[in-house]
Amino acid sequence: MARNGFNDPINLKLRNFPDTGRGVATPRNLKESDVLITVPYELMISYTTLQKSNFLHLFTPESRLSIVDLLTAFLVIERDKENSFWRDYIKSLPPQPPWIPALLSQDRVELLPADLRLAAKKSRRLLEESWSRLRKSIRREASCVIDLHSFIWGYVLVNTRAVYVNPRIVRELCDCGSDILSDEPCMALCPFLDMFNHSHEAKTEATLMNDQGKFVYQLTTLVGTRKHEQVFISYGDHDNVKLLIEYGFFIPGNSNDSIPIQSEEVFRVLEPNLNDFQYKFIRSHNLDKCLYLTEAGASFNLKAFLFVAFGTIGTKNLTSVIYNDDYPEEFTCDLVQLCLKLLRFQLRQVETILQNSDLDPHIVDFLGYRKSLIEKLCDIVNKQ
Ligand SMILES: C[S@@+](CC[C@H](N)C(=O)[O-])C[C@H]1O[C@@H](n2cnc3c(N)ncnc32)[C@H](O)[C@@H]1O
Repeated sequence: MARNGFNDPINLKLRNFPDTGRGVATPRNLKESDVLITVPYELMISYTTLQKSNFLHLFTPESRLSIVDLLTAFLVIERDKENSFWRDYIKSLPPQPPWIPALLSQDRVELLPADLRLAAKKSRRLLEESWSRLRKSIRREASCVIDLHSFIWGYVLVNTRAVYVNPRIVRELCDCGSDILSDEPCMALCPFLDMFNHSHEAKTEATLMNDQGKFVYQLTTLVGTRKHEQVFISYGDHDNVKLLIEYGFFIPGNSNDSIPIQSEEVFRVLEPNLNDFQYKFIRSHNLDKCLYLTEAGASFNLKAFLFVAFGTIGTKNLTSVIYNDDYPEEFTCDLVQLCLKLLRFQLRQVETILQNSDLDPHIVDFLGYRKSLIEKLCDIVNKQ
């Protein structure tokens, strides 16, 4: 990378950390606004890379492939070449992709709680659709390199490592003639940047920018880090389900985490007796979506849903109460009891699922953590 213009002013080190596996350590104290790395655009595997190589000719002209499909195929094909320019980068990638729930067998997916089951099924469907598109589009001479096993390796690595790049800049930098790309070229693989692990507390800024006529991807820290500690970036304000589904890990104590509640569970556990008006109000204001509980209490929609269902106020004032957050005192007490019932139901559900000895060990860990979060929330609600 140094030969190709990579700038690493801090001299960051790769190291194995007990909690996160391989990550990046700093050999000196970092302060706010320190530039961590600058990666030249040519060292990133972007749509420009694919266009400038012969790679796109490996697909039939009528192909319609997403940027993830193409990056996946590129990784797999370059890994198979003896003298690939990307050889050292590919050697730095994990030989086994991280585990993600999309790789669970159908039977094991069925054992998951509803929220996780739906998310795992969706993620599995996206993986299968990508595989099916690639199989149909790739010309016969290249098809022997990509089998299901190598596809999964590439697909999971692309999805867990690629970064966002501004597609407008990417389009400016490549000749977008005969296009087989079906979506925006907004993802790219960025060597070294993809060695940083995620923390919900990290604050960094990453930008694709023009530096004296050349595009570079620059990572800057917005907070200090002590010498020899791990430097994290943030993959986004993700809760633990999102982290588990997309990246295969979760963070105990994640401040973005919550206990999701399905609207069916509210009906099943609390048995509200809704009239037509209440039902339509909930549906038309989308109050049956985004229902969850955190240390701060019920989500906006959960509180509103419960108020519409159980509040005693005349129906005319519903909108004003909900959108001005002007709930009557007596409802606040009812809300505590309703939330407690929902949490206890969640707890029983997790405990029942955990009794199943066929669960995947990653899921056992995750549900053990979820159980402790529900117990913590019960304590908090109980004290209110
Ligand atoms: C972009 S890579 C980060 C580098 C990676 N650890 C490696 O050795 O190549 C993203 C993957 O790292 C792991 N990871 C990232 N942050 C983590 C964390 N806070 N705890 C555990 N694993 C993490 C997950 O497997 C995730 O899919």
